[in-house]
Amino acid sequence: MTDCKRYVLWGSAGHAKVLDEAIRAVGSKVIALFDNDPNAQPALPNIPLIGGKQELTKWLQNAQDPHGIYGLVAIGGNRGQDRLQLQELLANHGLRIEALVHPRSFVADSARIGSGSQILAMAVIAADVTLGSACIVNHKASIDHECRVGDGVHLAPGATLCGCVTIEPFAMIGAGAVVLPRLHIGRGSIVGAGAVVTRDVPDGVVVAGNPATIRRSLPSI
Ligand SMILES: CC(=O)SCCNC(=O)CCNC(=O)[C@H](O)C(C)(C)COP(=O)(O)OP(=O)(O)OC[C@H]1O[C@@H](n2cnc3c(N)ncnc32)[C@H](O)[C@@H]1OP(=O)(O)O
Repeated sequence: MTDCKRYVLWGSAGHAKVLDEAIRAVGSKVIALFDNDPNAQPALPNIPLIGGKQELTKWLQNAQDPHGIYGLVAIGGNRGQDRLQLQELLANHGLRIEALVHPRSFVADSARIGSGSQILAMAVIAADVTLGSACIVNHKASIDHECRVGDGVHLAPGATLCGCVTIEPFAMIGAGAVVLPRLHIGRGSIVGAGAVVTRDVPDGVVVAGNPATIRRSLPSI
């Protein structure tokens, strides 16, 4: 029998639509959306957008079996630090946090996936990979053997990490980018869409192109 889990999503924009599909694919359902942005619109048909942090507290006080509800953060882009902090907020409200793995992804038995990480359709996670918490491995992204990926990292659709790559927390690897074997990507750095990374990338920079070169610095996180 399918275990239908009830989910609350924090974030009511495009990534909520993606998570809703993955949640339904595992036989579970979204029951409410929350977002601190007063201009946010309900991202999902027939699912209420309740409000921000204060409304979450009130809503949980009245919810049926609140300790059986799961939480996920539906925020993409390079906002990995926000994703991790909001995930902690959901956990502090008593919501259950666990990884979401789309049934049409591949995750090796020996891979370790952190809490609240989101493995989307057609993603591949190979042997002996370690993935932190609050990561997104987006559609068709691929992490090959023995990679070490820190908390709050986002691999955008089609990004490829070759074997033994290390990605520090809160970095983002853009759509279709390739990181060659054994390289190191620094904390909070962004690899542009379509880049081919051939050298280590320091903390807090944007790299792009083939071969990827540093384009600018980012505020440190
Ligand atoms: C489901 C989803 O959609 S998940 C989200 C997936 N999103 C992504 O993968 C986006 C990743 N981000 C990018 O590729 C961005 O363009 C970045 C981070 C590389 C650069 O962003 P910004 O710093 O804002 O640069 P900006 O857009 O102002 O462009 C600056 C210059 O870089 C060039 N440039 C921008 N992106 C790239 C890229 N990926 N590769 C090569 N050159 C690029 C621009 O053409 C521009 O060149 P010009 O100065 O000669 O006109």
